[in-house]
Amino acid sequence: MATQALLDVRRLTKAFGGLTVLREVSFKVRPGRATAVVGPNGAGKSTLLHCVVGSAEADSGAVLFDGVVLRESSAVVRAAVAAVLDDFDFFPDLSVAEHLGLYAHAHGTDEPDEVVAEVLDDLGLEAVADQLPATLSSGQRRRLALASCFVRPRRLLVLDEPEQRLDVAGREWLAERLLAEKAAGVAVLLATHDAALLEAVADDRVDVGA
Ligand SMILES: Nc1ncnc2c1ncn2[C@@H]1O[C@H](COP(=O)(O)OP(=O)(O)OP(=O)(O)O)[C@@H](O)[C@H]1O
Repeated sequence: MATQALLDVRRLTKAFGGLTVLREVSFKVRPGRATAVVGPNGAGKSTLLHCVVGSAEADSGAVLFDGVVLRESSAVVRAAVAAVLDDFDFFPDLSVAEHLGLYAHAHGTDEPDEVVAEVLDDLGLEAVADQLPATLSSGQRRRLALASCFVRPRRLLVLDEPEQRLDVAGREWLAERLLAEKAAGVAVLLATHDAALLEAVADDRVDVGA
């Protein structure tokens, strides 16, 4: 029997003025599986991810998380859903390591200092651990945003074009990391334009704007 879906998206429809961007989009994501949202620029991928995590409201349809209507403010959802959408906002006066420590502590990670050290190493951020966000390169800022997902407990990862601004090694790391997340039972929903990442990681695809 197939594992029960963690995320169940049902007939989501969303329009901006006269432009219908999402038309009855339905899909499920199960633990240990990855669904990739694909489509050309402007097709509605980011809109779909925002509607899924609750930061935008669909005109109709439903999003169920673990069988319950997903609400962004729910403690269960906040504890389980790690998302990187858009450009991430950082506290200007907290260093890279302090940001990650804050996330880890706030989400109740076991042994937070060890986990932060591992993720800094994993993402090649050790050398900039004491720097403030404004002093990071754009790729390092992207790595920090992604790192924030991996220092906290998670059951569902939602990532909008996570490959953006990553170098070749960073993209290879990302594919391996997402495979490891799946192996650990995490459900992954990502929008991507990266054919190699899609091939390596995605079990299912949702085409928008087709
Ligand atoms: N707040 C908004 N108000 C009006 N139109 C919007 C708004 N947000 C998105 N749109 C429009 O909805 C469409 C889908 O945008 P969206 O950002 O979801 O596309 P995307 O598939 O993520 O594109 P890309 O590949 O370029 O990131 C676009 O035509 C965009 O202009």
